[in-house]
Order: sequence, then C-alpha cells, then structure tokens
Amino acid sequence: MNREDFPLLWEGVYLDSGATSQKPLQVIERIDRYYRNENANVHRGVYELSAKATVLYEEARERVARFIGAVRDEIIFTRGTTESINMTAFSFAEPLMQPGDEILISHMEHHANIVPWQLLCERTGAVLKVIPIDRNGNLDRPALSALLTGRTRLLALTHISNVLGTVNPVKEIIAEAHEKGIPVLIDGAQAVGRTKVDVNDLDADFYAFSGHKMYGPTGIGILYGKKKHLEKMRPYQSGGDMILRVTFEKTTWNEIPHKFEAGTPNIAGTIGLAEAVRYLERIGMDEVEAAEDEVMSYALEKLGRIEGLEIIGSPDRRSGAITFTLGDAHPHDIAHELARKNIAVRAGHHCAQPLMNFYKVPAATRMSLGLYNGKEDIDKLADALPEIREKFKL
Ligand SMILES: Cc1ncc(COP(=O)(O)O)c(CN[C@@H]2CONC2=O)c1O
Repeated sequence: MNREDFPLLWEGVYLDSGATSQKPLQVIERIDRYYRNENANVHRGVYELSAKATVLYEEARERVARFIGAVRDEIIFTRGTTESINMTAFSFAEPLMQPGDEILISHMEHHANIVPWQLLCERTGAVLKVIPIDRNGNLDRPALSALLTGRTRLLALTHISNVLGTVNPVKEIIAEAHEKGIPVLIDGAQAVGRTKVDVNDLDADFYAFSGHKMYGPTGIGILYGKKKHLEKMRPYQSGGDMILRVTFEKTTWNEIPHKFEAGTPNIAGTIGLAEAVRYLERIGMDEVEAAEDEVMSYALEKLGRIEGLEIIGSPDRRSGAITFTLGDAHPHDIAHELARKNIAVRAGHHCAQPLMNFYKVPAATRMSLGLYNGKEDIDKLADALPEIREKFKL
C-alpha cells in the first residue's frame, strides 16, 4: 500500500518497521517546509514567526490527541516510548511506592517496560512481579488475576509484543485491574501505527508510544495520561517553560501539559508527527490494519512451510512481527545474507532478553511489517531463506 510515497523503499525490501517505520514524502517535506519557512522557538516569542510556530506545535498536540481519542491537555510530548515510561515511573509511580508494594509487568515486555520499573523498585523497596506467558506467547490470565493484589500499585503491559506480535486484550485487562483500584500503563509502541487506539475506550491511565514507529520522525514520543493523574504528578525534568514563577526561594509549576515539557521541545519532530497522523487518517486505521493482517497471514503461511524454520510463539492474535529461527543458521548470519540481497530484517534479542530466555533462544531473526509491505516482499524473503539454511548447515 502507498509504497510510492516512501522514497527509501524504491530500492529493496524493508521488513524492520518494528524497529522504526519508513517515512512518507509528506512527512519529510513537511519537516523541510517547517525549517525553511516557519522555524522559531515556541511559547514566548513576541513576533509573528514564533506565534505561528507555537500555533503549529499546539495544533500538533490537538491532532495527536484526537487521533487516540484524548484531549490536548492529556498529551505530553517526550522523546519516545522509553522516556514516556520513565516519566510515568518517576512522576506518577515513585511517590506512591512503599517498601513491599508491587509493580506488575509481563514476561513479554520490551526492556523499556522492564528496566525503569526495576530501578524504581531498587529505589523504593518495592517488588517487581511478572505475569507468566504460555508457550504460544499468550498471557497466563489466571496468573494475571492472582497477581493483581492489594499491594499492586501499577500494572505496566505491552499492547503488542515486538517479538511475538501478541496482541494483548488490554481493554478487558484494564477493566479487571480497575475493579481492584489498580492503575494501568500500556506500552503502545507497536500498536499505534498498526491499529486504531482509543485511550478513552480502553480506559488506560497511561499510554506510551513513539512517533518513529508510526511513520513520523525519530525523537518525538507521546505519554497520554488521564488528567486526574497528570494534575497531581510531580514534574519529570525541570527548567524553562515548565514553570509559572521562579524565585530563589520557590518555583511554581506551569499547568499541564507544559509542566512536563521542560526546555525547547522537538518542534520540527512534533510537526512531522502531526503530518504522519494526517497521513494515517487519510488512509484510515481500519484499512491499515486490514492490509497488514492480510500480509501477515500470507507470511505465516509462507514462512511456516520452510523446512527448518521455527516461528517463535503462535499467539491467539498476532500483529506486526514474526520472529523465527532457521536450522543451525545464526540470526546474524541470516540477517547478513538477507542484507546482501537488499532485504532488511532484525537479528538479536530485540530488547526482550527475558522473553528470549523463556524460549531458550538467545537470539532470533525478526521480520516486521509496515503499511507499505506487500506479499511480494514476503515472497522475496521466503525464497531467500532455504538457500541460507543450506549454506549454514552444521
Ligand atoms: C514494545 C516496545 N516498547 C518500547 C520500545 C522503545 O521505543 P523507543 O525506542 O521509541 O523509545 C520499543 C522499540 N522497539 C524496538 C526498537 O528496535 N526494534 C524494536 O523492536 C518496543 O518495540
């Protein structure tokens, strides 16, 4: 779909959108236009250019908010999913924690949704608890229910696994956690560019995602947070813009969302992100999801027929990624051989070492889809793999 919009795809096969998506010309040109004609610092300049840049920046916030069913004050711009989760850990969770309290995550999390919680527990004496998964890569739901205890201060869970492609039923899990008064952060890094996300419908307390995984630029991410939380939370970073009044005796904070956006923001990145949202809205997320699901089904069937290829996990619902091993070939050799054929995939632990350990594979090869991938890309990948298997037969 829309491959002609993506300059970098005119050569070769790109199957690593789970790491970062490619950017349509519309996003590239919008950022170019900003720097050529509209660049100025925001929020305080008393001249037309700065006023216009401020309007563009805040209109971007409005557009992102609408895209995920939120209102503008609930949208905090960060550097990406990683910073959004760290911000939630520091500004929301840490002040709540008493020794012995619990943070609950799952076995399929990305390191960005493991390590910030580990460090939080080290700082506060809280305990990290982990929801187990089954061999198919589905959450163990009875175990999840049992792990939602009176000591659980937050559940942090991925919407879609970047390794397994598992789509977690986050709406019903959030409802179950809320019945016990437990707030929930969803790591939406692999979801927002693939499926329609409505944070209000989900009733998530926090939802974190990255612009670069949804056809926007790098360096811009989003933390959605319910106003009732954001208004009470302490700032994450401090300095200019996030203040109302500074004296050497005391400083008062700006209102949300500005309280969480210290210093000069990534103005161009935010405007580029808004253009990526426009791009996705013009196609429609239902169409994006349906097209990707069709290619995913084709890929599962085609790769599943290759001798010696083992797909890791077979979740009830999968989106975005297929991670696999291929006979005796090391994933790095597989990715290197594919790269020589101008096919880009990812090899390694995918920032999910606990998950890879669960499957007893220290490293694996992952193909992940973008809206521009078609069945012909899968054919090229599938045609190349048997030769690689034979080449690295021990
Ligand atoms: C599920 C998930 N959570 C958090 C992150 C961190 O996002 P940022 O890097 O934008 O902060 C990623 C990145 N995905 C990795 C990056 O490369 N390949 C991947 O699968 C991810 O897939």
